[in-house]
Amino acid sequence: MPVATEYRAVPARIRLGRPHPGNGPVRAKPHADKAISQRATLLAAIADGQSQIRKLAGCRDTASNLRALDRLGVSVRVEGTSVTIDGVGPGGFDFRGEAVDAGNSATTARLLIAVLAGSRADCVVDGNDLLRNRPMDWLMEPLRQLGADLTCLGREERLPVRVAGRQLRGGTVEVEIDSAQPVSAMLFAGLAADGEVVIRRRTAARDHTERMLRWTGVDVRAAQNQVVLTPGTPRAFELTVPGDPSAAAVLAALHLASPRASSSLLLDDVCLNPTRLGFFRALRSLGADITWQERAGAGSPEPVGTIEVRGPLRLAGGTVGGKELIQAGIDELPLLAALCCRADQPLVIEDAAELRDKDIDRITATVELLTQFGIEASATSEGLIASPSEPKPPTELLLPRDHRLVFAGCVLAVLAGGELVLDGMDAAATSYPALVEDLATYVPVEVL
Ligand SMILES: O=C(O)C1=C[C@@H](OP(=O)(O)O)[C@@H](O)[C@H](O)C1
Ligand SMILES: C=C(OP(=O)(O)O)C(=O)O
Repeated sequence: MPVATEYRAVPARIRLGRPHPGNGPVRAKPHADKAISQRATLLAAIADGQSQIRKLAGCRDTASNLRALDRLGVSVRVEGTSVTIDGVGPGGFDFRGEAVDAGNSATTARLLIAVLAGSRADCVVDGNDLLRNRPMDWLMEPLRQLGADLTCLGREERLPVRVAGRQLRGGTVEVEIDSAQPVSAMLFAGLAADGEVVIRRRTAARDHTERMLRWTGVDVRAAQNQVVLTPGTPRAFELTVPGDPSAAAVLAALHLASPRASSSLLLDDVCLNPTRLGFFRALRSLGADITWQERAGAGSPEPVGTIEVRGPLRLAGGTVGGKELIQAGIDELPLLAALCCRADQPLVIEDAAELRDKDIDRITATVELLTQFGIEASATSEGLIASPSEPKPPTELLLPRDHRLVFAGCVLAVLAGGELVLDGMDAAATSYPALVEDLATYVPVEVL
């Protein structure tokens, strides 16, 4: 039976007026976290029994995830923002058929390949044209070391990938890039292996999978450069997904860019996992007045609390780098670059080569976006340099086909005083279907 996996579309073309004047504090709850939602549904699908996830992120990527699970024969029932999933246990998938479509979501595709690798399934994982361009080699290589049978049907180790499920073995694998995704994927695959799995990693990045596995009774031990997993079956669970720090970053950036910046912004119920707060930590190191406070007894594997942002926007500029800080704010670097057009000194972003392998090359796209607002910026091999200057709005801007760049474009548009047409807003639905409504807090929006 098909599940309700629609996501709310975002209008493609809007006209912004002049940002609302005035002040007064703003209080908001960012929508539910996408990375946690992605992991929670997959974990529920291989848990022991029926799980319920409340406040699942209602965006295009999680809709792709639920649709894929439904196609694989998992019982997925959606009611509003809650979803109930009947787990089949690690290795329990036995779907034999054609393609399972991960849409635009690399997290869905990569984690699915991993859980399918150790199951009885035999099928193809595919994605849309942007996802077919994204690398899978650093995912497939360590999976193959555990015995996975993966065949690339696309070009150069890209999607579509055929997964012929089989019993995986334990062992030690190396993850060759900074990304969190291969570590999460190896943990998901390792649950069905026949012995302990040791994952050696270069960088400690977002650790939602480790936290959720421990929380559901699986033995996972993490140190700086490795994670060790004893195979096992996660217990079924009930989870309320906390607010998305990436959405909190968009709201914070819009607020700081707007004439309301001198009043405070309070963001409630946000996931305060330190591996996700890179944007806020970086802004603070550049001089912004931002604090966060954990709420006691949130009853979830993640720390949850409130972020307070106090303007006005005053940034010193300087270098943002270091692999862990960059990983903790990897999706927010275009936003950071946008805000830094108001800094005293140039912004230098380092250690961010991975940005080239996102939906599009986010280093090149950020530089081009800044340039369209008259800001001098250039790409480096692993990041970018942007010189501060007052942004000038083009009359009309065709946004890149990438949600993270759409957010940065909106922030630049508000900084530049609005009064322009933004085209290509629809890409925001990948992670942020309420973007236009939230933008309207700061600037009049007319849907064209
Ligand atoms: O694991 C995840 O849920 C994600 C990890 C990040 O990718 P990398 O781990 O490749 O940096 C991030 O860009 C993406 O938005 C989601
Ligand atoms: C790149 C992103 O996600 P994914 O890798 O899952 O496509 C993102 O959300 O910015």
